[in-house]
Amino acid sequence: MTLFLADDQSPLWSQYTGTWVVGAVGEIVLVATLIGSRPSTSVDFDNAALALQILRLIFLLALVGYALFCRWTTESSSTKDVEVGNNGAPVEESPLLSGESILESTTTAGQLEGRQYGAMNGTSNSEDGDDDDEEKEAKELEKKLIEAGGWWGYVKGFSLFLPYLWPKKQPKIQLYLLLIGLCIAAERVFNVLIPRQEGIIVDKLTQVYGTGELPWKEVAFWFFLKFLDSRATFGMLQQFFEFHLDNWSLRQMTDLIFRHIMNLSMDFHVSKDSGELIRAVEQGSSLNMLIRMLLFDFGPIFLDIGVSLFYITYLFDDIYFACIMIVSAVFYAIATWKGNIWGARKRRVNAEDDRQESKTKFESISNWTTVSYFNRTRYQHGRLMTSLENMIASSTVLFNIECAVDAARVLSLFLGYLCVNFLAVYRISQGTKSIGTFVTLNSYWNVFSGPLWYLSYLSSDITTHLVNAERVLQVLKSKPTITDSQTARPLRVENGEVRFENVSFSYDKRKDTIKDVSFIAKPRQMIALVGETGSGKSTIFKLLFRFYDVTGGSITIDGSDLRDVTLSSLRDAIGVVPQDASLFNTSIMENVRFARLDASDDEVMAACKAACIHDKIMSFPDKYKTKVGERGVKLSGGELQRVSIARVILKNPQIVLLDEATSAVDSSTEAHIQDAFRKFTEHRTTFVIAHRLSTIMDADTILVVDKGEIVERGTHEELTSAGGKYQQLWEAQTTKVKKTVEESKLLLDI
Ligand SMILES: Nc1ncnc2c1ncn2[C@@H]1O[C@H](COP(=O)(O)OP(=O)(O)OP(=O)(O)O)[C@@H](O)[C@H]1O
Repeated sequence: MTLFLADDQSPLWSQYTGTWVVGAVGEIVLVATLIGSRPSTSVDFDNAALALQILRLIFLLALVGYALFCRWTTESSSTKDVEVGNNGAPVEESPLLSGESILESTTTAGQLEGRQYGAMNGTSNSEDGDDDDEEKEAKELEKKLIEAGGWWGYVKGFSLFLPYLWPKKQPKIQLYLLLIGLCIAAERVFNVLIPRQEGIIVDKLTQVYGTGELPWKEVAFWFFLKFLDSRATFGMLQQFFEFHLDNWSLRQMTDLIFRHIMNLSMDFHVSKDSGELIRAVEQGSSLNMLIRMLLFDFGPIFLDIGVSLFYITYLFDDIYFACIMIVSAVFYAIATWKGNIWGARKRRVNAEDDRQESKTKFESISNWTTVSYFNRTRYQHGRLMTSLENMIASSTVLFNIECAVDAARVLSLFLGYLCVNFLAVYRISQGTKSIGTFVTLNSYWNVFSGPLWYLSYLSSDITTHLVNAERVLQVLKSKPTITDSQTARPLRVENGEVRFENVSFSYDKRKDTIKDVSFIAKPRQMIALVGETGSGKSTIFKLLFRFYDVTGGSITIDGSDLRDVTLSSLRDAIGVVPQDASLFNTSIMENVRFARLDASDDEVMAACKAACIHDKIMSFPDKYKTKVGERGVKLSGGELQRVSIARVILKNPQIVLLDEATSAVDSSTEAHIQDAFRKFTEHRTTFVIAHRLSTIMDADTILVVDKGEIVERGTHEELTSAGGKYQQLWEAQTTKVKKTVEESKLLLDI
């Protein structure tokens, strides 16, 4: 009751005090009666009973004193500061839950929380540090998951995984499950038989004591049972089956989470950082552990406890044993349960701190170059140390809670053990039971207390896995925004005509990024997009690649709306050289072959020749086997661009998107690539984004994009004499070039 009271933010003291006062009065009467009726030659047992009675009385009086003290402090603080509940009534009169669950109310801002409860809350607020941002975040996460309908809804959310974890068409795995079940059942049987046999041996030894007779049959059977119960037999078999089951579920979960993350749309990926997502995939194993623990550890524990209650009652033919054990187990369970509730929030904060710490490490190491450019090593080190300190601080809080809860658990079990043994000794001393039963009881106590201990560690492990699994659940609950429609069919590109009709799009509803864009790219034409940075050119590419869906209008390829064709066929038909090309940390050969997995070495080399990178690759010591480093950092910007051009050439798509594909190469290499491109794009529809206008002079149509709109369109010749934005850009660039040439001539003259 005291444990529950500690959780109650504004207890109705009158109810508690009333019960305790009545209890204390009753105890006084009982103590008085016991003293009065005690024979002058009292036995030890009566003395012990009296001592226990007095202890109960002292405890009840202490509780009444505590309640009066709390009431007094509440009243004195409420006179200073009138607390008001949610409904405007004073706190003491407010309903305990004020129409919300406690969990819901804890998710509101610390300020609101402070107003809802009485003086006790003031202290708990400061202790919990509710103003702490991380704790708020943790609560927010808790709220999101719990608002599905309390704890039931929360747990039900995890049922999403069950279809993936149940081996539907896997007879081998189903057989493993069955065999694990059999091993678990066998262990339960040995749990009873072994202590029983030890009792039998002791009784037999008492009988044959001093006769020289050996109870060898009993001892041999005992050894046999011990052997069967060992890790060499059933234990090993269970481990073996569990190992294979674990591997199977690990495969299932990794497959599920990885595929899910990879199928999520760009809006999801740009809003999450990759460190977090990688962690989510890794934490998929938490779910395996969770289910495994519930099935193979948690279930048998209850079986063990049930069997031991029944067996000890049967052994002593006395229901009091079971009662003591139940009381002990209930106290133990309450301490564990409460400990978990108190610990869960802290554990979540700790898990978040832990994630934050590894995120900081990941960010710093992966952005080493940026950190060095800005000489921010000390700053990043400071950040890491702060997040490490936060993590250690939250671990310490968690550790303290766990220590306190552990002590409460030990005490409850110890008292149970004491009482049960005391009663057993009493029964044996009266001659109703044999000495062997005492040995059986003590040996069997482990079967009862062991699972309880395990339960506590297991429950904290389960909570940890539950918290980790929440993240995975959140990821799995995110749905891709770009999916194949029910009626989607593969795209067949015959001519390669691309039409944008009144296309509008916005990343954020509050700001339009693309406004009413319409144009037609006829088969085999080259369309160039020019305009200031941030005007929306790359966004037009992203819409064509269907990273996002248009919010207005339509995009068609050969008459098929992009939303009516399968994503896979669309992405097969389009080749992109992005602005920020990135490579895998493998060889150049493998990187280029990524575009067409069945391409031969010769085909890869031909693509590299077309992209003017072959000679360069051949000059590297490891040639095509050169490892390019993470994201391709070991290559220069121009080399990287040319490798990604080679990839697209190898892919051989019908539609090509080049987003500043040659911005990082020098003019002579660019001219070579242009030549290669001219041949390559001759038979395909090509879109080019370029800031250097000299590279798109040959385009069939140039679209000038400004603030998401097409403000001019035409050929280079038409636009340079139209007196518009393009002409300004062109003149600005040519004047700059002329100026540079004159300046260099001047320098040469000097
Ligand atoms: N994922 C995103 N979420 C929100 N806004 C975005 C996102 N991507 C781009 N934007 C914004 O959309 C606008 C257009 O960006 P876009 O990349 O299309 O420009 P751009 O013309 O290609 O620029 P640049 O020539 O510099 O590559 C910019 O204001 C940019 O900040």
